[in-house]
Amino acid sequence: MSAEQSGEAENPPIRRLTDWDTGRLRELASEHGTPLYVTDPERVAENCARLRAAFPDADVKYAVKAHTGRAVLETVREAGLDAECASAGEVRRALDAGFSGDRVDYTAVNPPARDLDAVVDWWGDHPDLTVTVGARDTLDRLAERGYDGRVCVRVNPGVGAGHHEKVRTGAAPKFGVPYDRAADVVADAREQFDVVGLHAHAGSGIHGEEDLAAHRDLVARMGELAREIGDDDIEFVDVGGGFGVPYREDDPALDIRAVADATREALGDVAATLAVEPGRYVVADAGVLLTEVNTVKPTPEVTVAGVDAGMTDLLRPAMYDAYHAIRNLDREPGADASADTGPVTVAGPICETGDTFCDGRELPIPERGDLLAVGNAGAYGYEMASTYNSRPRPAEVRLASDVLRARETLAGVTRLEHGGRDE
Ligand SMILES: Cc1ncc(COP(=O)(O)O)c(C=O)c1O
Ligand SMILES: N[C@@H](CCCC[NH3+])C(=O)O
Repeated sequence: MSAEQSGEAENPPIRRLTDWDTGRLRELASEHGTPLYVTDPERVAENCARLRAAFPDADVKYAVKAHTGRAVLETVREAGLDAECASAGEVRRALDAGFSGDRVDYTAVNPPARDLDAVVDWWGDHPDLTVTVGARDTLDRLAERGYDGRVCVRVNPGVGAGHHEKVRTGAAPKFGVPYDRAADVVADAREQFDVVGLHAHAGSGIHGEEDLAAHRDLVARMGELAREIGDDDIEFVDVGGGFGVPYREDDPALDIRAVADATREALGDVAATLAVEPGRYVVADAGVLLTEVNTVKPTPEVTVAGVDAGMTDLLRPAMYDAYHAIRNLDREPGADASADTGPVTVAGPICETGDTFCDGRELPIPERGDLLAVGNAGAYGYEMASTYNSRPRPAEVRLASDVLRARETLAGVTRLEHGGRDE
């Protein structure tokens, strides 16, 4: 099948940083200033369409944590995905974005009392929402609050995968009930709740063969467990998300159809519906971060390009040593300016050595005022931003037009001090 016949020409599996329209990014930076997140909900819609085509019989849920912005949530809802939420706050955002209760799952990990109180309260108006529970204590705490609705049991499959040890949740004891106790927990839960599903998640950024093999192991284990507890007594078996995207310029894109086929095969014969809950795959390549070079410092080893975005805007390089593609929009091939290259360290304004977006990477030698674009910033970008060093959070705009999240001000950062409070 040619790329055109498969629809790949219109909806390629990855939008690379080089595919973004430089002129448009420049316009947005000069209109709104930097640092600036640019998000393209149209690309989110394409990613949802590709997932739905790959998993036509499955319940595809979007892991809201990857990008919680209203425009993204509305796009995902319209595209027919459900919402998997990691906190009461995410449940609220999903409901506010128009997801009906039957399309909302709350995955409760050591849930704070305030979260349980809020979700049980909203359950009154949305009796079809589902709470995913990873410990007997959470079942007890729900029952204490009068909840007797839909419950999904999260299992620790003992199999982890992902781009960094900090995101390989599958084998970490923190998550889910141990596999060999899961059937007992399901039996107990059935006495008080409507047990509608099983859940497990290997981790985030599943990309290479090893990760894919771990994902298949997890799925196979979940298929076995479903048959053990009665696969026609539950509605779904959720095998998590984690589908990776290529961060390096020459990384291949994941063949999502092949992953879907392998998932179905590993699950085996199960009457319940297969469910998946990707986040990154939906939003990563729908966002870039724009940042301006404000300092250029030659050193014997590298040229340091000091920029106005830092780990407070995009934490992933500092937290996971994550690689993000970087383009100097003022020194592209064909641009007037010189494009001599050399080892460049792109460093932010934060007082930590880890506050760099790359170290000694071969890039065009920048000049003060150059505009840099950082790729795959749509997933876990704005979401992990903080106000450390009293740095207000950046703005976010839609590629085509409006401001999605206004730039935070210093008054915003200090608003809760000295008697200030959120209503
Ligand atoms: C329970 C759960 N589901 C889904 C996801 C989404 O992962 P990803 O964004 O890698 O698809 C995560 C994050 O790792 C998670 O913890
Ligand atoms: N925040 C992680 C992935 C999500 C982990 C959530 N379980 C990242 O940026 O890669």
